[in-house]
Amino acid sequence: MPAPVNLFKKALREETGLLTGLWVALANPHSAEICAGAGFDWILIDAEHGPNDIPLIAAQLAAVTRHPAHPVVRLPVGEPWMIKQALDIGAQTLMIPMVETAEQAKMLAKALRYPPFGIRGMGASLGRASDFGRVSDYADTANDEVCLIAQIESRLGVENAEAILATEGVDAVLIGPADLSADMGYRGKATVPEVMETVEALIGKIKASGKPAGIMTGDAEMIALARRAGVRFMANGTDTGLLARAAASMAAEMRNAGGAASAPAKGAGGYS
Ligand SMILES: O=C(O)C(=O)C[C@H](O)[C@@H](O)CO
Repeated sequence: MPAPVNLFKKALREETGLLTGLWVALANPHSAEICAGAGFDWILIDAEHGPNDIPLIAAQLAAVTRHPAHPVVRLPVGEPWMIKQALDIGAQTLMIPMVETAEQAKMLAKALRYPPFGIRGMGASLGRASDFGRVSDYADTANDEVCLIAQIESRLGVENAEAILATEGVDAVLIGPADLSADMGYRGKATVPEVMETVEALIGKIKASGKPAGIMTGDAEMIALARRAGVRFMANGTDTGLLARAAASMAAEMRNAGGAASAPAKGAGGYS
């Protein structure tokens, strides 16, 4: 029995529509399962900015299996030992932040794959990836079913984009406008013309390479640009932002209903 087919990777390769996603950073299997059942094509389990560790990520991966939303796991950094652990607990698609050079991209591509192409250590029989050894052909078939999404989100990464995209084993690139704009000197201002132009040109480079482009943005202007430019996978919000905004809205409604004079909700959790 072979490794499970990576339906997200297959869709990126074979379909043409937009795959809609949600950033999931609450680090909780219940909320991850709620989000996975909401109708998105994928969810991003964020271990870069969410308080996620390997056991928690494993619990979330198990919690979302009944829903079609594909779980993408973002690691804090692209370290082979972290990649090995994430794959062995069953993540099939990994997003690695701040990829800036072809050398880094090549190292990451190898870390996701078994020898002879890669350096992934043998041991998945201990983990969810192989259903604890019950997927007998896992090691022989896993390399084709893992998916590496490199994040380009800095000036250096943009400068090296073609070389990163040309790296064998990089399956997709997701643009991070928040970090990219900060690196460009526009922290918190991702929709200034210089950043928008950089993002549009980068989407063009990714598409020209034949690989799918993705983006995470909550800015209406950036969303419109991304849709116009033809990104293939996009997230426009987070579970934390949805919860914070909905809770603040209900609190305000209840206060207003009560007629009590009270200060408006401060800092209603928006997209961050
Ligand atoms: O740089 C970006 O943009 C991202 O990588 C997304 C951020 O991590 C964060 O804004 C997600 O909410």
